[in-house]
Amino acid sequence: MLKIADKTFSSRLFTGTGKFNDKATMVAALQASGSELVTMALKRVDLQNKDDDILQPLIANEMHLLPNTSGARTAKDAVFAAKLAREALETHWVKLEIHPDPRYLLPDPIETLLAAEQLVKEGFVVLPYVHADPVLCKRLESVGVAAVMPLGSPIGSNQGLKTKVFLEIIIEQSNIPVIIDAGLGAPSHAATAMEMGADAVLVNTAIAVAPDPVVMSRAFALAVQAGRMAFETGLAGQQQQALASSPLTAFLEDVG
Ligand SMILES: CC(=O)[C@@H](O)[C@H](O)COP(=O)(O)O
Repeated sequence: MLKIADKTFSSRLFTGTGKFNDKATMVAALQASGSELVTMALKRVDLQNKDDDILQPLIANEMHLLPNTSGARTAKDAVFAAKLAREALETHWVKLEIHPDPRYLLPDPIETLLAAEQLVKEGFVVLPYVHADPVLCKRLESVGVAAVMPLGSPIGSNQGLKTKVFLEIIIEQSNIPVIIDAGLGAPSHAATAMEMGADAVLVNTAIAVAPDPVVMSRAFALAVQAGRMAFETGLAGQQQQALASSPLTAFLEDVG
């Protein structure tokens, strides 16, 4: 089980609500994924209305809501959005996203750290979306965020783990959960992230725009489980040279 702040999760696949063709497909895909934490952009939600098209099926399926501050360009914008969400959705969880750059949607590290510090002080459970920067992740940990969400590659790009070498450092150094977020374009990317020791992954685009989002969300769920299982048991080591797979005539325990 994965524990983040006051909640435990049996699924390590977190999902998003954007880019689905229709609401029924979104609901079916999220259900098939087994995901227990679902993020949605505040800018897409009618905060006055609990019957909002996006919110209503998530609440009905008892998924935990993770409002995100996508669209915020500064710490001030993000703090404002988080407070609105807390008021309207009755959750103090927030995925902190501040990306002023519309072309690559890369997160602003300085504004993110400032906003995280303020939101933690105000009692929020903060999950910041960040570049795969090990120094920034430690700074965010020291101000009290609940988890870090470093990117694999730009949001929506489906390019996979372009930042792998830095993600490995973040995972090795972190004392809080590491959720690899953004750019995971195939179940194999998610499996690799989990084999590396990530605590969870967040996937939106690759599921939502797949020819069959329901089947693809199941494929991601299985990949996440397989990757986690492999990490927990430990991978066999790599060798520089070939070693015959059948070097003996008997099993090891039979050879005196
Ligand atoms: C929905 C959400 O929060 C995205 O901003 C997130 O980063 C997922 O990225 P992908 O769409 O690349 O999976």
